[in-house]
Amino acid sequence: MDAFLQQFQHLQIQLEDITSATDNFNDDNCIGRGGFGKVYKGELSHSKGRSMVAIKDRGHGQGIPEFLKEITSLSHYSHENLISLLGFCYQGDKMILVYDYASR
Ligand SMILES: Nc1ncnc2c1ncn2[C@@H]1O[C@H](COP(=O)(O)OP(=O)(O)OP(=O)(O)O)[C@@H](O)[C@H]1O
Repeated sequence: MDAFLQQFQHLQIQLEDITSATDNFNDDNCIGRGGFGKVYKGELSHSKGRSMVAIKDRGHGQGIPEFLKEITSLSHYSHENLISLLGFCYQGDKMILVYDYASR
């Protein structure tokens, strides 16, 4: 796990940044619910600058292997039709994925 986190260090986002971007996971910032937990909207700084992002709180619904797999596979792709993964947070018992915010 340490080796993994080191390899993807550039994608790591601090939990306190996510907490402040979502106003401590306030329901007012919740924009949807996926198969594994709530999705929040917020603005934060990440590997590509500062922008509006979609924050997926994986909670305990998803296993660690699936979480890591999502990071390894998505971080390899960058395509205009694919929403990019901007970062992740694996701190304490939190497993959070951060994507480009897609407005519709
Ligand atoms: N990148 C995004 N930008 C804006 N809104 C998003 C984004 N990703 C997800 N959402 C919102 O959150 C809702 C749930 O997202 P989604 O179904 O992708 O969650 P998930 O947990 O990844 O689901 P899955 O079970 O398919 O993995 C979506 O319907 C959408 O409203």
